Amino acid sequence: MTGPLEKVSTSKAFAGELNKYKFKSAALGGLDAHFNLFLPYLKSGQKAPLLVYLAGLTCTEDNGAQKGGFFGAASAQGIAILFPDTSPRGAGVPGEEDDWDFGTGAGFYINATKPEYSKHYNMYDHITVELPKVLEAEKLPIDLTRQSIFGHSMGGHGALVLYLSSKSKQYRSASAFAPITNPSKCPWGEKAFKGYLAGGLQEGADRYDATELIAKSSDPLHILIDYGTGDKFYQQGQLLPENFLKAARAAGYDEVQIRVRSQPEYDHSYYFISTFAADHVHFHANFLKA
Ligand SMILES: N[C@@H](CCC(=O)N[C@@H](CSC=O)C(=O)NCC(=O)O)C(=O)O
Repeated sequence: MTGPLEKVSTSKAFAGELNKYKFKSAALGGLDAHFNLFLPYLKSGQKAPLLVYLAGLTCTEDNGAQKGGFFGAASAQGIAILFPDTSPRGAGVPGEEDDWDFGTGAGFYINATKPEYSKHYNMYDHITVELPKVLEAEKLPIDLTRQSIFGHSMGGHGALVLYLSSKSKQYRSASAFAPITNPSKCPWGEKAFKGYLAGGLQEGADRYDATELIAKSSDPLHILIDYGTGDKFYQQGQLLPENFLKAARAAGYDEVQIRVRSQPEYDHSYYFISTFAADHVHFHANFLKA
């Protein structure tokens, strides 16, 4: 059972505050889960729409909050931002601490189906089901009927996949910085899908690959992607944005519904993310405040 929420810290930022919380997570097999929540100051009785930020490999709930540069635009727009962690912590699965791109810090936003991982590695349910319930139970001034999602790298993959696969159309829009867009065709994704999923690469391609999902989609969509041409992981073939764009155009999506921008010389870092941070918050504001 999900445990009570405990506030760990609070810091004023722009016209709002960033609160860090922890609780015992049922989705993550009873382990402690941490998250950060940025809440803009609101008028009495007002509720903020929610933008969920998913971070990349090796990150925690702190990377995006500390280095993303999202709070100025979010407070001006009256948007709350939720920063979950990137994996369970302390599951005790042999080998989970051995690699930086698998196990701890690399949950890939999927529900694991291999027996050794399936008790704890359920980041998909943690983000889409458990965290909204926790926010609702706490009676925070957030309007959960208005949610959008964005992320970076592994978190960009998570944002696209959660947006495209969520049955209840939970999110109004998705955006991503340097996302892994075709994980069943790149080394990071292949390692994750083979490692976490009983059905291996095929299960990953069917359920958690944005390029495969967009190819089958006919719903109206609102997606923005930025990647840098100086990004070493793009150059190494980990991100494959061209595959996603090709599949999107073949499925009939135009530039207005799905925009993929190649940004000259930017790398994979938070310097790149913070450069386009306000752009992404404003993109989501169009749908969250509609
Ligand atoms: N340790 C790795 C580099 C890890 C890295 O660059 N992680 C990125 C996300 S990569 C895709 O998901 C990141 O966000 N790092 C945290 C940060 O604050 O920059 C290596 O040795 O190359």
